[in-house]
Amino acid sequence: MGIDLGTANTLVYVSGKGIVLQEPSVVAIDQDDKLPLAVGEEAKQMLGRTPGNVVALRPLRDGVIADFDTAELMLKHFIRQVHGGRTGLVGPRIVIGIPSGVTGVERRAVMDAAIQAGARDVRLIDEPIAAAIGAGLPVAEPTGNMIVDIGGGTTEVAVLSLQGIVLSESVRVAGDELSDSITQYMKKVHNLVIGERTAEEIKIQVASAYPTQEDEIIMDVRGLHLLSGLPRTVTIKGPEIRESMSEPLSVIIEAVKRTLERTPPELAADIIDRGIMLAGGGALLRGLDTLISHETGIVTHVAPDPLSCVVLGTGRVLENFKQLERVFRGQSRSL
Ligand SMILES: Nc1ncnc2c1ncn2[C@@H]1O[C@H](COP(=O)(O)OP(=O)(O)OP(=O)(O)O)[C@@H](O)[C@H]1O
Repeated sequence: MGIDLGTANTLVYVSGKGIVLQEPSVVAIDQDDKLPLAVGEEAKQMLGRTPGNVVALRPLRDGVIADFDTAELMLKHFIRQVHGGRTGLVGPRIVIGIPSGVTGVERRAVMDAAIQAGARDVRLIDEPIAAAIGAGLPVAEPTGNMIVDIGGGTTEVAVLSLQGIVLSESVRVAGDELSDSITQYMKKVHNLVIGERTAEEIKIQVASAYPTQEDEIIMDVRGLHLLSGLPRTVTIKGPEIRESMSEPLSVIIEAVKRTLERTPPELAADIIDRGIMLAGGGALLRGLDTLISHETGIVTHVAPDPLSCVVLGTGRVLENFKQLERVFRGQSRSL
């Protein structure tokens, strides 16, 4: 079983079957008895809409585990959902892709949670390596490959060669930060208070990082008007939203440039030939590939299925375990 334990989404891959689960990393908890009320998509629908005794939580924030107990609960829930009921069978080997900012203590805790959920053998893999493998980059070859994985909480920029990270940089600015900029803009300019889910919808429907043919698309946004205190609809356009995201976008661009500047010349030459590969849900932002290409002068591609790259990478490692065993950071746990 391969798992992408992401800030925004958790995906599970089962060897021989493919991706069997794709759910938001959200848990709704009943405060009265501290028991989970819903996990995944159902819990995401509850974000910002819960009554007093229920909280909908995202246990991972900014690429780190913000609420360990809830993260553990969520991980166990998903593993059991996929593997569940098959008691008596040998527990699965699990490869988990986690943000590289996760601390040693958290790494061990993630492995323990997986063991408790029934795993026989747990390996952790850094998200950039898994994303690169999932995007189809030839990470085992002695060539330089650059991957930029823009998730919910973190953007990880890495140069890889021979199954290892040669150099990398991680910034805590990614999809969530882009959505937050939109929320702030709507409040400041349109006096409209919107929730986390509405900001994400705006980002997906009308936002772009670079002028595109879809700049004319408009969207009606509903929220609470600050001055009247009443619900109101405001019509917005793509270019104003692009402008509102300029700060987080420049943080991402600077991280890519800094990594390129530190890349050894032979590997830099390979990257010029092969281009930069974008993965993670943030790679789906319209025009982001064009912006990065424009800013760095290097051709930039978006992976075929950016949201699934990490979990597909964990799956490929599982299915080619002997050939790709060197990708693990030396941390494993077995029963
Ligand atoms: N079409 C889209 N346009 C822009 N952003 C998108 C689109 N689809 C998804 N996203 C954003 O992608 C992010 C989630 O990406 P992903 O699932 O790769 O993150 P993650 O792996 O959970 O996070 P992390 O890597 O930080 O742990 C969210 O911020 C989401 O809003």
